[in-house]
Amino acid sequence: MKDMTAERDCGCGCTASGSLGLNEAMALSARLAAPVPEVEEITLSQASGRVLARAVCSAFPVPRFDNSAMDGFALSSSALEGAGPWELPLAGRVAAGASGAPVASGDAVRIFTGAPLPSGTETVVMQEHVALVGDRVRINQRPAKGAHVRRRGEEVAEGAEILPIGCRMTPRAIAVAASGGVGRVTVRRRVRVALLNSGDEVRPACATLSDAQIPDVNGPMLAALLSRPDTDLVMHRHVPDTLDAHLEALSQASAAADLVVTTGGVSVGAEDHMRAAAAMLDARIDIPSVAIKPGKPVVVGQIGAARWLGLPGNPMSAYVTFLLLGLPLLDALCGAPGAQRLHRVRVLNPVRRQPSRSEVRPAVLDATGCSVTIGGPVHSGRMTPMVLADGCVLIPADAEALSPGDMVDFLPFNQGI
Ligand SMILES: Nc1nc2c(c(=O)[nH]1)N[C@H]1C(S)=C(S)[C@@H](COP(=O)(O)OP(=O)(O)OC[C@H]3O[C@@H](n4cnc5c(N)ncnc54)[C@H](O)[C@@H]3O)O[C@H]1N2
Ligand code: MOO
Repeated sequence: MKDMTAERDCGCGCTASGSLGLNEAMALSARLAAPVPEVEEITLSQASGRVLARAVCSAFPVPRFDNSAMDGFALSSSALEGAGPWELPLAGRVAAGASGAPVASGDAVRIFTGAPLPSGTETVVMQEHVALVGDRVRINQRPAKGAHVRRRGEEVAEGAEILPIGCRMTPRAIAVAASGGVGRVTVRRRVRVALLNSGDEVRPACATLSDAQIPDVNGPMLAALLSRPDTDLVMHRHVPDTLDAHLEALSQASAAADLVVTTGGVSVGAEDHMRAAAAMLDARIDIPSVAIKPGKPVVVGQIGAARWLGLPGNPMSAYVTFLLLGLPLLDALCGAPGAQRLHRVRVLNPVRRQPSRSEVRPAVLDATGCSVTIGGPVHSGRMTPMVLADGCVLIPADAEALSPGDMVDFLPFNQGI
């Protein structure tokens, strides 16, 4: 018989009362931060993953000059009088990177892909469609006027905006800037992030552990998630379980960073000092907790001038809440808000559950990438089942069951930029 107890219990025991709904929390998180104000000018080779603080305009028309799209022969269509076939004298050669001499009326020249069209020509015939007869070019079929020619400015006019402010410099955006003759771009400076991991039981992953100690999972996991071209991890510390240590660490981190990410100490235990220390530093709380399973104790607020993302200590909870609330916050700080991270997928297998909070479950995509097989309930402390998942589905708080064919939100795990 199926054990429904296991479906009800994520090891958390929380109720949804007093928490923000997941969708509301995600939307709010994206609105909570303004872009860092400072900008810097960098070369295209330094720009991968950075966010534009100024729009990029093309330095010249693209293409810069009329040029051939094929290896073949350039001619003026007026040279093809009457009915074909035609034979035109071969009067020269122009390769990419060279400027051809003007072509006399009635002549043809050999031309290569990317070479400028010599004056006196406006049409290219592919070499596959001609025959060379001695020093003459034989053409059987009339080409369309302007065939195989890429016209100056047909893609972009001189001075036109080619990349908007807030655009992330993906390889595609870098290609567009380069094609417009732009070698330097103005981007936001990197977002400074401080990462604090709390817990006396938590030791560096390579340390010798006593009976009651565990390896630090959140530290390396979040350092990896924060290892991004638009982010500078300016501080990464372990915080002992005392209020004083939390106060000192939070006050240093909030002075040094735009975003303070903490793990642990946000629940209700007497050893959970993060919220108390934040309160003593006059933190403003924007999202006190979220009706999500796992991850309910996550908190988003502000300490001094820094944003604060307080993740739960359980690694799985920390991971999903970072993806759901931390990434939109980082996007906003970077100046590139609005990334669409969730997409709708079709459910392949039936799921039954107790409606309570929105529930995160691991999911594996099928070959189409549009349908998922949904795994069992997650345990907030266990990361192992996540390694083989492509992402997770977000089951709505009120859903009792999912049936094959239902549509559900899917968050891919290959997140980031
Ligand atoms: N009485 C209640 N107890 C708990 C509640 C509750 O509502 N009432 N909520 C539970 C939920 S849900 C979660 S999640 C955790 C969150 O607790 P904290 O954020 O205060 O985190 P800790 O207590 O510090 O740690 C929880 C858990 O995670 C382990 N941990 C912490 N840091 C790390 C790390 N860096 N690497 C690996 N594992 C880590 C820690 O040992 C604990 O087992 O609270 C529940 N309790
Ligand atoms: O389930 Mo808690 O919500 O372990 O993060």
